[in-house]
Amino acid sequence: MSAIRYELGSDQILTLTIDMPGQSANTMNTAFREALDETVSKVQGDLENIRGIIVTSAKKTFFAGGDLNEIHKVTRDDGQAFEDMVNSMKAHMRALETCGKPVVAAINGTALGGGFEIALACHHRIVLNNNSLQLGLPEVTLGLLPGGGGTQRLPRMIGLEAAFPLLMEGKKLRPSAALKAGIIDEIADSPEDMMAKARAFIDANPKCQQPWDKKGFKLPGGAPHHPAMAQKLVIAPAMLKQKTKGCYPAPERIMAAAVEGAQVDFDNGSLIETRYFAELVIGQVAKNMTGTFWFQLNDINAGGSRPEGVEKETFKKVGVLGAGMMGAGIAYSTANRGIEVVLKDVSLESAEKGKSYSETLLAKKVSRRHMTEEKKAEILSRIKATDSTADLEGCDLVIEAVFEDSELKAKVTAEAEPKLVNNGIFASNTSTIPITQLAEASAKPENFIGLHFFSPVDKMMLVEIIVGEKTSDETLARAFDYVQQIGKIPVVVNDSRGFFTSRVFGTFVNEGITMLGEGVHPSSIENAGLLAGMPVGPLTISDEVSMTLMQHVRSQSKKDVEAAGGTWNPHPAEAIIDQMVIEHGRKGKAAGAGFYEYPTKGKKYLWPELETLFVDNEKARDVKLQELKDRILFIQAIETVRCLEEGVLRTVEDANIGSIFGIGYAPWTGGAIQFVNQYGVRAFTERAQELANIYGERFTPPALLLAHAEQEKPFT
Ligand SMILES: C/C=C/C(=O)SCCNC(=O)CCNC(=O)[C@H](O)C(C)(C)COP(=O)(O)OP(=O)(O)OC[C@H]1O[C@@H](n2cnc3c(N)ncnc32)[C@H](O)[C@@H]1OP(=O)(O)O
Repeated sequence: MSAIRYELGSDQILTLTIDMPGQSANTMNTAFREALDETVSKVQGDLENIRGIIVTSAKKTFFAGGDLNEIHKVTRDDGQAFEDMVNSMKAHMRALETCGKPVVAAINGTALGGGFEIALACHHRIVLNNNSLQLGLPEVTLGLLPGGGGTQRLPRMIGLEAAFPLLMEGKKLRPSAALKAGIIDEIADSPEDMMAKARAFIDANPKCQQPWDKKGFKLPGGAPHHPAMAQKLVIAPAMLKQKTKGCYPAPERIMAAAVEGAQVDFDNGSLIETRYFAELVIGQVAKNMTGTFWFQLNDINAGGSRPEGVEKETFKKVGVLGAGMMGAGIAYSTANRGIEVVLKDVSLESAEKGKSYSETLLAKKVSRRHMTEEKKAEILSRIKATDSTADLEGCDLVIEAVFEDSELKAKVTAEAEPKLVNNGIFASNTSTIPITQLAEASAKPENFIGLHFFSPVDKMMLVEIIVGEKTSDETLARAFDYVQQIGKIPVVVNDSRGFFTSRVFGTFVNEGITMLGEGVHPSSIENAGLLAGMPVGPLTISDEVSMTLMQHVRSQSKKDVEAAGGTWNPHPAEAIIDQMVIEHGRKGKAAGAGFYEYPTKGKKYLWPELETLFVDNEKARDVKLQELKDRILFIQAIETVRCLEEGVLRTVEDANIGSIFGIGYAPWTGGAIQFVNQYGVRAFTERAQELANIYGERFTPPALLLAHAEQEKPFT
């Protein structure tokens, strides 16, 4: 059975329905390419009897783009063959586009990447009015570029300036936004309406040519050599570098393909695009990003870490204890997904204040017309602010988000647990205290679990689920269901102080602070963080979390280590933190003074005194940026390997996704473990040992790393 159904009607309209056998979504793979080849030959044979062509799909998704299973496997050795294959497929799309008859895309479902590029090759695009449908070119988010003609057709359609954000940010648009952006032509109310509109276009346009195939075509907004455009293009690469920090080749290649392609005819532009596409496909960054953001994320979302055999649960009523930043955010994210929330604090006033956080977020949505007033009211009505424990009666799940203090947490656990439904779950949102220790206050430790949210909760996609010694598989499975029900990504880890994310995050900030103590200039430290691909520098983030919190976590950890008979091994960063807080009263951003100054007006800037206090001019002059970047990425990756070695992490998928979505580990690497793999396990180990020789044993390769290095075996 062919992947493309060929139906020539008595009205001489040919309908091509893409329906790839054995796949739930259409993708560009060998079966598609063969079918396209056959179809185009048939069209050319039948051309005299064809008035127009409608391209549509038999699947829920119109077309999901290039086949990522195929793309991910292409190696450096296959580069030329891949390029030839892409050019051949594009030639077939081009043959339909230039056949002289009108070709209409009847887009009945989501069209992304190569799928949307098929639609762009048509003369007219009609989309079904369905707000869950997405249109766009998200390739850049996987380290790729739209290699199916997107970098050539989109600028020719809407101009370079308007096309750049769609191509370089990979935004997916709903039908109404796509219409406004000028990348589709019509919206249809029903499948019948869509086909009727397609026929009407064919009737009205018996001969069709793309604007760029017409004589005298001019690029909308001006060609690259047009003085106004040239002026913008001179600064565009520098602005892009400012965003990518040089870590992401895809946006740079997209810009190059679009600009270079706009200076030649379409067919040569298309060849330029393929060349850049193939370069990215065989490159390491696309392998890292596709591997993690597509394959590993899919594995996690498909329930890879959820114990089997437990019936899926739908949560109806959730209690949240503590209406501070975290509690308020958890309440919002939960109510937003249709679950009743009881938001409890010690006073009704505090609880109401927590609820007002949801009101603010929802009002913003309404003002941006992303939500109706009715919907806002409906969501808010699901949150009951209270100071009474009695209101927790009948909750399926209670999450405590009170202050990071074991005694307080024990108190609220004992109060709330009796109110849960039979077999209800009690979860702690602690970011550091071991779950097994907190579960000692629980009457049902098998139903006790950690749900570690990240701030701000409404934006951060990750929830770290922490399994205590006594937590049952059933509780884990049901907690996993809750996280998915609220649309977040569940990463499962075993218990340990700081679990996975806080532990690794700690190594990042401590390394940056240690560099300062060594005499490195603070701006070099911040720069190294950004150039390594971290979202912010280590000193910025230290101020955000506050140095007093770091001190608090340290003293709690030290107490526990010593109570267990161990010896606390101080980190070189501790003395700097103490000096900042105790000697200079600089606690962080919330206190208005930390490594940075926070003027009431204007931007923050590095505290000038840091230079006098810490900077060693000779050291600052000699510092090698690559060494600083290595330290930042290596120290986190080494700690992640330790978490795997100790069984805190259960899978490589959880490690990679958790490190990126939880602590912002440089996304270009594909995650902390993928960084080790792509560096080469042996080479990574040798470099780690070098760093250990210079900076101390925190860089010493753990045994698990040595074992992998010995066999040159990547982590899987
Ligand atoms: C030159 C061109 C380059 C490119 O185009 S690169 C690729 C760019 N495209 C994308 O990034 C889109 C990736 N796909 C998606 O985001 C989603 O999918 C959709 C929104 C299209 C549909 O979502 P939903 O309805 O939830 O379906 P589902 O479960 O995600 O997908 C159904 C099955 O189709 C497979 N699949 C989807 N897209 C691709 C793809 N691009 N390459 C290979 N497989 C794909 C999935 O894995 C799954 O498979 P199973 O049924 O075995 O679970």
